[in-house]
Amino acid sequence: MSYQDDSLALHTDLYQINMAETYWKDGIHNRRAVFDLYFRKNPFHNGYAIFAGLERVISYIQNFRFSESDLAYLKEEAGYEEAFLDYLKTVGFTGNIKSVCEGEVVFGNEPLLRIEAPLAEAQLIETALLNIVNYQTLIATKASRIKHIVGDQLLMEFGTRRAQEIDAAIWGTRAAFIGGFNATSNVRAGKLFGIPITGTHAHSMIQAYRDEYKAFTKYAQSHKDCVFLVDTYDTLKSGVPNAIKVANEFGKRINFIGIRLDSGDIAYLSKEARKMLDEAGYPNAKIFASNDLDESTILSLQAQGAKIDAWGVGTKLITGYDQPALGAVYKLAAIEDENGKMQDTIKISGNPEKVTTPGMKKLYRIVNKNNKRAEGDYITLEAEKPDEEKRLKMFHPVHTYISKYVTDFDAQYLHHDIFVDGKLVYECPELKEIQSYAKKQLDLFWEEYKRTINPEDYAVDLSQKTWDNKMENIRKVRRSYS
Ligand SMILES: Nc1ncnc2c1ncn2[C@@H]1O[C@H](COP(=O)(O)OP(=O)(O)OP(=O)(O)O)[C@@H](O)[C@H]1O
Ligand SMILES: O=P(O)(O)OC[C@H]1O[C@H](OP(=O)(O)OP(=O)(O)O)[C@H](O)[C@@H]1O
Ligand SMILES: O=C(O)c1cccnc1
Repeated sequence: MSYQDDSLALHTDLYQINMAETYWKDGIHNRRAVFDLYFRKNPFHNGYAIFAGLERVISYIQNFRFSESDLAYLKEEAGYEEAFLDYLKTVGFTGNIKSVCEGEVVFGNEPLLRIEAPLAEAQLIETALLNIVNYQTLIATKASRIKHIVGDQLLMEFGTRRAQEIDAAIWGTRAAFIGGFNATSNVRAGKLFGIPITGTHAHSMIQAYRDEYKAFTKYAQSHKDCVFLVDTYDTLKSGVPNAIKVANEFGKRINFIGIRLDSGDIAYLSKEARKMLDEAGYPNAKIFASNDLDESTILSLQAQGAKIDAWGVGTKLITGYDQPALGAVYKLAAIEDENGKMQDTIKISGNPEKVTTPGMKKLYRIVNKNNKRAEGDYITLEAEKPDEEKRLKMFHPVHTYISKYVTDFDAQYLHHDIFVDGKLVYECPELKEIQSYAKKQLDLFWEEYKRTINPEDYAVDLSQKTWDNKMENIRKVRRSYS
């Protein structure tokens, strides 16, 4: 069934609408509420994550409205009363959103987005915001891990055919570019986002001609740039010799860019193929590799001395193969009371790392002025101004005895105003700029935080006031039930 006026407003969990109904009936739906969106642990055991998803969040918020068919559906299927549906008809986003920018290097427990809005509105947008940020940040981070291993070599995104459906392929490709991929095989992602497109050819082309030499020849007759896939029958006995033969025959009529290996022992085959290409007079012909690659196989291939110049990565990138979800959450940090005063709220948990941090918070990166490296991230309450302080005490938010004093620092405020009173006040940078920003931000961090295996923990600390406020809130809640 398709609807002409379909919207994303119903792209939410039913319980959000049910809660909005409760608030509306009770007359508290317009009370000011503050929610934080954050994940708890860096994905893939990585030392950091790369934030992505803001552009789509912006478009979602701008178009956040229940359409006629949405309301008709809610009436029919969920039986909401007419007056509540009349209210939903008026709902749009009228609040404030602050966010770190796309490409930012972020860590567990940092408020990535801060939503300050009428309670019902803030609740209704939760699911979509989590859906967008969870996936895109996960894939941008996976991409960044792979990029870290590959360095300056060409890194191509090949994942569309294996992605969890069309949206995941498209937005995953964009996230992969933010994380450092150079190009994609997805032509629509190229069109939509300006990502460079790239492509070789498949085994089916060799099979279609039932003759490898003929297939390469036909491809060379129809394309200037040629990368021949050499593993359909036998890489070293048939594929590479046929590629060389066609390159010799066509000479300057083609750009013999190289060959692609897609099965077998890539380390061994690449070394042998390299020798054959060099001996045939093609030292500049590149060897592309693909086939279920990820950062660990690439690292292993590098350690084995594989002679690969360009990497095509699909399944294990676009599906976030070894960790399918980032686990970001959206938690209430403060709510307006009946007297119009903001009151902090807290969610207690037996696990200290899951206790929420109450209050309107800001996120800073403390950068050492001398070596220009990040010392740690620092979460403060709204009124604090760490950029005006000379000396900061930074301590672990759970194991508080782990502490240090920093002086001679820049406190870089990481939140940007995105929406103010429902109006978009932020201009999204070009995708290329976001990619460069991510690269530049990563330079702030010591290599110890960036290695893909067993990285050091980077400090994400609460200011003394934020910590004291959290403890006070815990005490208050305890008093209320003991
Ligand atoms: N030298 C190597 N060291 C480590 N991993 C490798 C090496 N060569 C290939 N790999 C990886 O090992 C896996 C082998 O995949 P698979 O079992 O599908 O075999 P295959 O060679 O691709 O066979 P098929 O012809 O079925 O595609 C892939 O993930 C590939 O990237
Ligand atoms: O392995 P991934 O990282 O997911 O990269 C994408 C894969 O998609 C293609 O294989 P496929 O078997 O789908 O088609 P082909 O016949 O062209 O090899 C390509 O040859 C890669 O192996
Ligand atoms: O262009 C390629 O080589 C390609 C594209 C998608 C998937 N696998 C390979």
